[in-house]
Amino acid sequence: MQACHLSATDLACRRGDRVLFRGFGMDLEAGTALHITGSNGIGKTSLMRILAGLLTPYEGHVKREGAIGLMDEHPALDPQVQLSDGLAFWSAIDGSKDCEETVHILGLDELMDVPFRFLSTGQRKRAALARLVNQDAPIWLLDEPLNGLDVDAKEQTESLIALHCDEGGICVIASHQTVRLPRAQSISLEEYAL
Ligand SMILES: Nc1ncnc2c1ncn2[C@@H]1O[C@H](COP(=O)(O)OP(=O)(O)OP(=O)(O)O)[C@@H](O)[C@H]1O
Repeated sequence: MQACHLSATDLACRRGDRVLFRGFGMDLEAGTALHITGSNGIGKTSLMRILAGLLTPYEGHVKREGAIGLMDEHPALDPQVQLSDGLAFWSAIDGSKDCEETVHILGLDELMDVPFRFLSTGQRKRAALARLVNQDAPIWLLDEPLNGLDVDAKEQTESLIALHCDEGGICVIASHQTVRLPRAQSISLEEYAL
């Protein structure tokens, strides 16, 4: 696993004319998971986009060491092509191994010849997770990763996150749902809300 570190100092986030939160900080070493909680609209997705470098913080700064893998509600898999081709596209871009094993673990074997647009919500989520695992990025930013998943898929996702951290990766999970990760730290964004 590539070396990784992710920290944020005194972050504030402004959306439109409203400052959502101020003074947020974190410092994550390799092998750690952080669960960010908070009610709808508090700014969890905005924070994840700031951490990913897709949104400029209103105040403060983020330091990243290591590649970022972001999984949010916009899976970057071509809706028109069958799942196998969509995953192969990213394997070629990422220069990663083929993802047969991950596909199997996530129960996607039977769906590989189905166009992505025909997959159900949970199946799409599992496909996005397969792409993330195969990306080999040490820092995972997961925005509501359990939404739409059944009980088994939730457990598999939690296991994959735990394994990623055991192997020296970092994982930040933004979710209002319970995430079963015994060793994860937890921060409520409510504490920084204005
Ligand atoms: N581009 C934008 N311009 C203005 N306001 C925005 C923009 N994007 C998001 N917002 C607002 O910022 C607030 C926080 O949104 P965000 O999606 O970060 O919250 P969240 O905590 O992830 O919510 P949820 O749990 O419902 O997914 C919301 O009130 C939202 O309407």
